[in-house]
Amino acid sequence: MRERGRTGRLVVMFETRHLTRRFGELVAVDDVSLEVPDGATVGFVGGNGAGKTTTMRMIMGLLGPDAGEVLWDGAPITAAERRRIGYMPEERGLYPKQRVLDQLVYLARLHGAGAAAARAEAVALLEAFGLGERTDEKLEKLSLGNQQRVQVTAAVMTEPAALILDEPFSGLDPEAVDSLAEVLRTRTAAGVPLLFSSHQLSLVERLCDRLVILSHGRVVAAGTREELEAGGESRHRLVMDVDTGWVRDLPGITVLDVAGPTALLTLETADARRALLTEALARGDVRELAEVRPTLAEIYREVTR
Ligand SMILES: Nc1ncnc2c1ncn2[C@@H]1O[C@H](COP(=O)(O)OP(=O)(O)OP(=O)(O)O)[C@@H](O)[C@H]1O
Repeated sequence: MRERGRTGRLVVMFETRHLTRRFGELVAVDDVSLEVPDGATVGFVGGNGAGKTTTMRMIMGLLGPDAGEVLWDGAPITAAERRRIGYMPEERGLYPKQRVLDQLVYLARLHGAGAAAARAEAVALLEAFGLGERTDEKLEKLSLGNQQRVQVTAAVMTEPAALILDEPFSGLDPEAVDSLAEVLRTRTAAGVPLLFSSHQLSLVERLCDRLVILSHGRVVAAGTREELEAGGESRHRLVMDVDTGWVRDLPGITVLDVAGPTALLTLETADARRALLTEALARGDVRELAEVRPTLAEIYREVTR
């Protein structure tokens, strides 16, 4: 393990290599290799049933792989290392009948925290999540979104060495999303690697340094946003003062969409760009001809189709 970061804490990286898991005939996770570097925020995305939860369960050792392995700082992960991971499972799993603060303190103490420190940390986090007034209520009395805030609090407490969160943002209102994003940022800034799954692509785009896109159990794209964009098609938008339907007749161009004066297209060669511009200038006023960044949703659709 390496020593890094201003806090001087030990920080590590985890990864999966060729993880595979079958359920009967179904290959739920198929040769998945992914890396979560120190301090990185990695978004794990994919449609329903793509295999995200199954992969996370294997990382946590709750499910055995049929093949492949989980490494922690380059060596097979141990049970002790897994215990240092802050994990938020899909099935959640706090006690509905126990009071919010009591159970957070109880869980923190299982992780070796002292009672007073655990209480102070839990109170501070609950306040950050807007639950400062609800600490003595039973969990089941809280709305689902507020229960979710407590679940997240449990995962991020007691200085986890890494965070693996299964859809931590689902069901949170925008304010809670911002509070959670801020808490997670403080953890990753201290070097803690974070892997979280989400269906909210705009959120993933906002928070993540890197992405892993899963489809039918396989990694179909992975890397930084820039790397994913580089692997995709370059798009251009043309905006004129006249109808742009004529772009369909130009060679070297694939038209993705035409809506009156606006056309979205891909240019196959540099010549095509010149030809497009010449033709456009001959036909009217060119208000814009610019390369456009694909949204994460577009990249996602492209690699999972
Ligand atoms: N214990 C199990 N027994 C049988 N099949 C399972 C089991 N757990 C998961 N599966 C199947 O494995 C596939 C992957 O499921 P998984 O829950 O990992 O996907 P996911 O990407 O987390 O989906 P979602 O976004 O819907 O939560 C699905 O087809 C699911 O039905």
